[in-house]
Amino acid sequence: MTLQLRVYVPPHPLIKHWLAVARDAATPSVLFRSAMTELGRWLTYEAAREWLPTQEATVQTPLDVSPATLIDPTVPMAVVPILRAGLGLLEGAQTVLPLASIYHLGLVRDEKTLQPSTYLNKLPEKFQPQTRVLVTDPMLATGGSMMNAMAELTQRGIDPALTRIVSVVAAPPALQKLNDAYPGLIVYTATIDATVNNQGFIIPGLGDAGDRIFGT
Ligand SMILES: O=P(O)(O)OC[C@H]1O[C@H](OP(=O)(O)OP(=O)(O)O)[C@H](O)[C@@H]1O
Ligand SMILES: O=c1cc[nH]c(=O)[nH]1
Ligand SMILES: [Mg+2]
Repeated sequence: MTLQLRVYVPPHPLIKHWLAVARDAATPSVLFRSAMTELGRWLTYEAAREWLPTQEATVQTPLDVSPATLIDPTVPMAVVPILRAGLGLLEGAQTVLPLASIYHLGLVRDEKTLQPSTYLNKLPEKFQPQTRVLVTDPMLATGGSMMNAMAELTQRGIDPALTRIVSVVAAPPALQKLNDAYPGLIVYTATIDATVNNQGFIIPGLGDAGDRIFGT
């Protein structure tokens, strides 16, 4: 069996609604931030399915003993927001994963070459091998930034099969690169858009996510 990148676009009305709000050029920053928070929340909820480690137990109810399934607290969980725009998804992701450790990674693309460079890296030197990692970045355009993030994670011991990417708008060039390099990886996104233009913007997309979140 050859592994392939799996890309899930959950058919959920809340995800569709907040994507439409985020796409609208007339949406002001304050509402755009709410849209990102909600998308972070619901896409993380979807991504947590079959990813959060659980353990079986029994609990004493007021009336009897019942079998129970609990989140396994011994498996480390990490969220890696790709600054700046990935911060927009973080608050919603944290409501679903309140105990996850947050490791910030600051990347910015050169406007001309579209090559990303790192200006902040709070990743630990080594992750424990079983660590579940959720990477947040609303835009997967040329894929340069996410490929950079995945290289930083895997060289620190992260297993791509235990990693989930949460994005909002994913474009074919990014998905192709991730598929070629990390075939076991799973992406959750609100939409897959048609193309990336010569300036590196996703079409139709939602514009510059970082600028719209922070009003710059
Ligand atoms: O797939 P790529 O072609 O690498 O593009 C995607 C990246 O571009 C944007 O970041 P940007 O460099 O604009 O930084 P920002 O988040 O601070 O605005 C976006 O938030 C992604 O990180
Ligand atoms: O369309 C795009 C592409 C990359 N980054 C953005 O913020 N928007
Ligand atoms: Mg930007």
